Amino acid sequence: MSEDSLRSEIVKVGSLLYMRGLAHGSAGNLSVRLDDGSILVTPTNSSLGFLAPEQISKVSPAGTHIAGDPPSKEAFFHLAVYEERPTAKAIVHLHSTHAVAVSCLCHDNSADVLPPLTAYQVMRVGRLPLIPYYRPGDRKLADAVRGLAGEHKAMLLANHGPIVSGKSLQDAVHAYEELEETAKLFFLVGNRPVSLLTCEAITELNDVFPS
Ligand SMILES: O=C(CO)COP(=O)(O)O
Ligand SMILES: [Zn+2]
Repeated sequence: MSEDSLRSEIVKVGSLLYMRGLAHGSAGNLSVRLDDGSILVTPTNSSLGFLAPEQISKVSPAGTHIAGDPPSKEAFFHLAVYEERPTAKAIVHLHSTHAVAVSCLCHDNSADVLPPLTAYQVMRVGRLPLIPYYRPGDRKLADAVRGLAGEHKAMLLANHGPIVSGKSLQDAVHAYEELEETAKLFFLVGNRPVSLLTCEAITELNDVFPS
């Protein structure tokens, strides 16, 4: 895809996420990786619902602002994910309500903070580790993300929200939506006895649908 069509796709996807209530205010950011390793990322303090293609920021792999409006303050964690995941071509980071609620809970096992409820959760999201709290835009947040990104398509920032990568923007959006729906289910089932997917079922899903 050309840079122009990727800029248009970011605008379209941002608007869709905003209309669906997954993005609100000026929270969240989207990015895609171009063939030369630079990234297109949404501008800082912009509403994902009202972007224009020429506004989208372009940032070098080293983090230098090349074009467009000033980039998201989280561009550095986007770059960290791309460095650690060569197959990742796009990233979605939002503050959607149910996923953020999970990020605010105390968790016994920070290596995986959602129980395996459904097949699509396992197929699209996988294990979801919790990254300790850092202020938005803190370079320490990018370092913490770098430490887990190689092994995880999705990560949850404590008291903040998820970061989800994908082979394309559409793939990352599908995984993000699956994560938000899983978080919603998690609260919906609450303290009732839950029948979780077995280890065998998870292994089979990972074999048949490798990510
Ligand atoms: O989600 C956000 C911070 O984590 C939004 O920040 P930006 O507006 O700088 O992209
Ligand atoms: Zn954020």
